[in-house]
Amino acid sequence: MLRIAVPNKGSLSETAADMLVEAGYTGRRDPRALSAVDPRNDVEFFYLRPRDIATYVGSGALDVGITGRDLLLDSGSQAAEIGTLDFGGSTFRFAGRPGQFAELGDLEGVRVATSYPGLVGDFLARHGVTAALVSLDGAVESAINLGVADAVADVVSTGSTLRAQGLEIFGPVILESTAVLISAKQDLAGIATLQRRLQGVLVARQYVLMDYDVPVALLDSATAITPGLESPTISPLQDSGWVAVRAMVHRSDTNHVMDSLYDIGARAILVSSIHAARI
Ligand SMILES: Nc1ncnc2c1ncn2[C@@H]1O[C@H](COP(=O)(O)OP(=O)(O)OP(=O)(O)O)[C@@H](O)[C@H]1O
Ligand SMILES: O=P(O)(O)OC[C@H]1O[C@H](OP(=O)(O)OP(=O)(O)O)[C@H](O)[C@@H]1O
Ligand SMILES: [Mg+2]
Repeated sequence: MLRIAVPNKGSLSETAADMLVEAGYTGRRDPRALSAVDPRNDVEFFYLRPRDIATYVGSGALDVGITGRDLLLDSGSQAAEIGTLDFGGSTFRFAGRPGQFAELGDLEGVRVATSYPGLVGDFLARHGVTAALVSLDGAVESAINLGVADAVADVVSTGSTLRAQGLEIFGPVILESTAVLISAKQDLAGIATLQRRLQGVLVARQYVLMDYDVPVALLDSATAITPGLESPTISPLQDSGWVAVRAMVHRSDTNHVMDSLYDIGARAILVSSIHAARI
């Protein structure tokens, strides 16, 4: 039975649980349960703090897990990233009082507050900067105004928390993070199935199916607009001067693609959602 670690709280938990349900797994019924068995899929889920998931998976106690790339790197765990999941995106940055810091080197000898001391310590060491890390559990942006640090290093999403504290980003991007699938085991049968299923959920979320009719003479121009993932499906119509085309299109491009197809002479352009996919 594949043992899967899932975030039980925080920014990643809801989307991770939704994706697993979309991928055909039965989640926990009791929202406070710490684990749940899904016998039909031969998996057991363990609901853990996202910060701890890398530790459990890295030790081999659990086979695979969903967590943030920043949390994985911060933990120093042996687990490796085996896929990205296209949610929980964030950027990890330094910030300070406006005008006080311009570049990374300005952090030499100052106090830097963070709740990711492993990640930030490695980054500073790699760049030859020695700073005094102040390790906090959260609400790191308060550390400067409360006088326990000179700069902070934290997750930035919209930037509104930093702005509210009157702080400004400076220096290089420490990390671009996203939710990832992690494991320390290779070739475990169930992992490939889980990966394919999650990949299918991502495809179903990211793509739509587009169907349209086009005169045969315009087929090449039309398929250049909708090349599909591998190649579009072309079907004959009763009127031999026309064909029907079906192709997958990136959801965010839907209306532009429909406009372009209509402009070159395609008609009866229909768009449908993909319920599930195995690519
Ligand atoms: N706006 C955000 N705030 C915090 N974390 C975010 C945000 N957007 C994405 N993330 C990602 O979520 C993960 C952090 O999740 P985690 O549950 O540890 O913290 P949290 O969302 O801050 O929850 P809490 O503060 O309640 O513990 C990281 O991988 C981080 O990059
Ligand atoms: O750029 P923003 O959109 O403002 O988001 C980033 C903020 O959100 C997170 O805090 P969270 O609410 O999780 O509190 P925490 O600091 O206690 O973890 C993160 O630690 C930043 O403080
Ligand atoms: Mg937080």
